[in-house]
Amino acid sequence: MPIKAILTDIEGTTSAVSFVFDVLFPYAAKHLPAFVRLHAERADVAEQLAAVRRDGNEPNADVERVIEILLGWIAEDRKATPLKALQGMVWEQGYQAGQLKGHVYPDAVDALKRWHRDGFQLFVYSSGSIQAQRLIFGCSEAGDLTPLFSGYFDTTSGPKREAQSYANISQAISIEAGQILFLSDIVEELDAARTAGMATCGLAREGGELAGHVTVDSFARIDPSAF
Ligand SMILES: CSCCC(=O)C(=O)COP(=O)(O)O
Ligand SMILES: [Mg+2]
Repeated sequence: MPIKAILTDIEGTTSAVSFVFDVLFPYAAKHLPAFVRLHAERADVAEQLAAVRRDGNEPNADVERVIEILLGWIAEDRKATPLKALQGMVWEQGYQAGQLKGHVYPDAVDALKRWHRDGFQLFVYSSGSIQAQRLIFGCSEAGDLTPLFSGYFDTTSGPKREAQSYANISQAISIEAGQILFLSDIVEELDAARTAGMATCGLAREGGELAGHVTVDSFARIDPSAF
């Protein structure tokens, strides 16, 4: 079945792990406490704080305790949906203030532009919230890349290591799984996408192999029509 769409991960795939770990996560850890204290009553923030209390099994946690839980989750890189939603809100302030610029590898920028020109539909699937995805591509060092993408998916479609999440995405975009090429640096994500019927390509930016999957070190080496 010919590939019609490309679904890509962000961290370690289009963008450097170091940008997420050394820039984005520390920015969130620094600014999240003040953001939460200031906006705790705002409906979209209050909804996420309630979800933290629920997921953290601390229904009576006050705002300071919720902040402590969130900082712990950042430190352990927990892919918790309410944390990701709040990080997106905090990063928005950083991008708007010009303190953050999204990192996207130049080879990824070139390939995404070429594939878009060639008629492939491009989608993102990341543990980062959809807001955070739009920001990293919209305020990237290479300019606004959002016109290249037809849609964004986050953990509200399901965890990235579960096959059902990829089936959900295939259904949402009305493209058969076999016509979607999924790109990621994490073998468990590639395995899950394959179980759902997608074609897969691993990204190992430092070299090496993602067991059982075609693996490349750059988007320049990916030819979607070869899958
Ligand atoms: C959307 S940029 C922030 C990335 C992030 O928070 C994250 O957890 C990365 O997850 P990914 O699924 O892109 O590896
Ligand atoms: Mg990744």
